[in-house]
Amino acid sequence: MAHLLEGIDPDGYDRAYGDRELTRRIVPYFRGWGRVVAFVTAAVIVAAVAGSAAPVLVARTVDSAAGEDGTGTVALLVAVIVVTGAAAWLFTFLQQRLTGTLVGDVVLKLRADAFRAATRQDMAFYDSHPTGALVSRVTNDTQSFATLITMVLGLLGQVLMILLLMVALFVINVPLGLLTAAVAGVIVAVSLGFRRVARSASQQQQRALAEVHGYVQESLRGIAVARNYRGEEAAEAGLREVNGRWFRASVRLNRLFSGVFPLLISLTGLGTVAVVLVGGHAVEAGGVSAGEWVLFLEALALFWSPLTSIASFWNQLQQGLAAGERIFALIDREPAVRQLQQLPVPRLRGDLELRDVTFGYSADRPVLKDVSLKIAAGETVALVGHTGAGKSSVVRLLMRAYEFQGGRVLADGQDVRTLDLDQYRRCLGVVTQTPFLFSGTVADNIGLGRPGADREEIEAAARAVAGGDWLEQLPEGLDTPTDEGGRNLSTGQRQIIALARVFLQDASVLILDEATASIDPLTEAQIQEGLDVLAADRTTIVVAHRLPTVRKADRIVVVDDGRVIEQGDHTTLLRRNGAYSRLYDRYFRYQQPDVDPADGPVGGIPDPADAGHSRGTARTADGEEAGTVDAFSK
Ligand SMILES: Nc1ncnc2c1ncn2[C@@H]1O[C@H](COP(=O)(O)OP(=O)(O)OP(=O)(O)O)[C@@H](O)[C@H]1O
Repeated sequence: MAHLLEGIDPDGYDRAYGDRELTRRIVPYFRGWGRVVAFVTAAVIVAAVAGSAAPVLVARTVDSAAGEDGTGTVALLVAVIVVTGAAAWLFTFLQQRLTGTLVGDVVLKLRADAFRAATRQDMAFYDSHPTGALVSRVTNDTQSFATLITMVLGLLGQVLMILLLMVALFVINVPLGLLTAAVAGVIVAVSLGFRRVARSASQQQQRALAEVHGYVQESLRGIAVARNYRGEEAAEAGLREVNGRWFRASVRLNRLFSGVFPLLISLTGLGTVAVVLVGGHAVEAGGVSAGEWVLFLEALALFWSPLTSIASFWNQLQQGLAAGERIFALIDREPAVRQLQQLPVPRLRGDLELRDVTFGYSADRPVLKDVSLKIAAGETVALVGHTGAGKSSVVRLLMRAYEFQGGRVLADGQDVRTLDLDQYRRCLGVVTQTPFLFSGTVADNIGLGRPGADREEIEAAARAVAGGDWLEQLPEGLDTPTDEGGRNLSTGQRQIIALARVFLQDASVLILDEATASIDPLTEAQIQEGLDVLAADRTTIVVAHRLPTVRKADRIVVVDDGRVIEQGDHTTLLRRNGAYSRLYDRYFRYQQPDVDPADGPVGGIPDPADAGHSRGTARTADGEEAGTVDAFSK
């Protein structure tokens, strides 16, 4: 039964699933377990038959003991009751044991699918969905859904037992049977009506819990910054807010349950009273034997128990259904980065092109506007520009981290949307400002460059960066453990490891987001040396912040407010006295060791490269002193 989500905001990709759709979606997860499912079904049936036979046998024994039958018959009946009880126990036990394994396997597959769905999402998805909430979906929700499956299997047995008992009751006395069925019908109707409201409330509670997860994770990840800026008090205030939402959702859910339970118990009580009264009269009138009356009362006890337990399981049941919806919503979420074809890309020559590309992180705010840029195979291009100009965005589109809204991106003349995405990405060697390392060792992290690489190959890649001297600074060299993210290593060390990874990968295209953070001169020299070797024979795109990189580039591309406004090499661009020249005056030239920021712009640079750069153009239009080194901010 589909329903609408209300209250706490659902994630953008959440949607309502009907029960039938949820069932249809879960069935394939049982594939390969056919025999076990068959045995569990048989066990459920045997246990239900044995469970419903027990009260009938007890009734028969009562009549037998009260009547003319001898003790032999009574003893035989008692023996049959014991055997039936043992069979019910044995088959329930087997069913539960097998169900445990079966459901465990379903959780494995479901979790793997949810994880895969999360990993294939584009970066826009991660921008708008906190990882904590996703973690909760992949771990907690799959668990809740598994509990639901176990419960449903258990309930099926109980429902079957009720049906069998009902048949027995109708055979004995139709009016009494009808009465019992009518009371049961009312209870079922109330439970079903309640279900709709409960699932929505459950959804909200889980979503609120995911919010708490997300908040705690983000706060703890950013603990260092939180300490300096946000402060623990502010962080706690934030937690109070999200926790408050969880609290209200939980109270609401609890209120719903506390309202429906007394109602169900009262209905059960009334039903029992009615059956006792009507049954008593029937015994007096001689239509029903004493044993049969006992059977009705026995059956009632057995009968109400699963019905009310369905209600008491309701909470978990609703949580399970809501969790199922959340898992499948994640699994079904189509990434925004979509490939039209899967053409194989064994290797790239390295020609890259953006043709009239328009892109915005949100559709209403374009960040790149009609950008056209051609990069030839083997060329080194430095992207320069003010902060927020769109340099990294150009690179992110080449990496297919985000989907662009207009134009085309070509690799070796082929539209990137037609290429096999995994293979295409494997052709790109990426070194970001603060590379992420996985927990393991330095060698493990380098090894990611080429799955299956052996120790010698990893070592060779490590030695390719500055002869491997950097390894001496690590306590255990290549075997130095790395924490999640690489927290125990410096930014420079992480960059060197990322470079070694690219060496091993032997990528066709090198994409580098140069670190703005200060790196010590030795590390910088090591990185530079590694880069020079890497960049020598492959297409290289650098989001450049350092003068040596800019100078060395075959071509400098100036990006400003989402447009490419100038291109050329260092000398030509300086001569042109345009945007690059201004950028150089405000930023790059102060990176030369012998330039004093207090000097006026241009003039004191003893570099022949500046020969064509005329005096007098150095001051910015607004006459700002060009000595500030934060010139990347406008
Ligand atoms: N994930 C994102 N979601 C929304 N907007 C973004 C995102 N990343 C960047 N932007 C915005 O897009 C614009 C271009 O950002 P981009 O990162 O490409 O700039 P940049 O030139 O690389 O800057 P920097 O030199 O500071 O890294 C900026 O206005 C920025 O605020």
